[in-house]
Amino acid sequence: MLQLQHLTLGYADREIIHDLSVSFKAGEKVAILGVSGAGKSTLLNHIHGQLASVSALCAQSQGLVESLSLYHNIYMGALARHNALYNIANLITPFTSRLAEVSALCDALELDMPPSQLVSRLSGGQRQRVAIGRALYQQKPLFLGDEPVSALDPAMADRVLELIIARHETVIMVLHNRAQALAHFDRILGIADGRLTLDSPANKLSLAELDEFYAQASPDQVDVSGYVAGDLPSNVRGDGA
Ligand SMILES: Nc1ncnc2c1ncn2[C@@H]1O[C@H](COP(=O)(O)OP(=O)(O)OP(=O)(O)O)[C@@H](O)[C@H]1O
Repeated sequence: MLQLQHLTLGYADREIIHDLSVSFKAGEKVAILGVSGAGKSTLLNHIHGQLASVSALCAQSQGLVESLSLYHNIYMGALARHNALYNIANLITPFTSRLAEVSALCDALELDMPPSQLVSRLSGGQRQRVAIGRALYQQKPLFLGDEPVSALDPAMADRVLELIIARHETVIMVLHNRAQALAHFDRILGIADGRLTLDSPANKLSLAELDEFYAQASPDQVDVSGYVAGDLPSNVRGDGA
């Protein structure tokens, strides 16, 4: 599907991704892990640029329109499937069939409010699900996600990840939660300082090995993602212990 050879990416005169080679096959479910600033989003955006016509990108920035409803924000995923006149008419008065499709998507994403609700009134986790809904509504074979479930509680994040994976042939997703990566994905890539330092089937990795990957990538940082509460080191438990 995509082969990247000796890829170098950066901004202005600063190189972020260094001589990175990796390939992706159709059908894979790939999680990309790495400490903050490692270059994951830079790589994901490049992949989107290469595969724009077949992919739906759910970016960290979301790009939702605050003054529009949940319905209209999700419908934007389908703008390219219809002509301008149709889209304008639907903006003014939603078509029943499109409203039914978006409502079903909202149900699947556990967005239990009317589709007419303004996005400006939604919580962080609700906004993330609207952004995911817009990407799902594009109905593309490849889902590219940049921490799309980071604001959801763990159980809901698991259900939403299952939904995303069930509706796409291929998924490439940046995540910080190692447990979610192991549970839902079949291949895990690790990026450290702009280099690919881990590329393994998920079933060959343990949570402890992923913790070690994070520790090596940034020995000075303590990242709690992937730990269960009782496992947290005392210095990050936040209970004064
Ligand atoms: N538009 C930009 N212009 C200049 N530098 C940028 C830009 N976007 C990102 N960077 C820099 O590139 C580096 C990698 O950023 P990137 O967003 O790819 O990291 P990341 O691994 O996705 O981080 P995080 O987990 O925090 O989202 C960072 O040092 C960041 O400051």
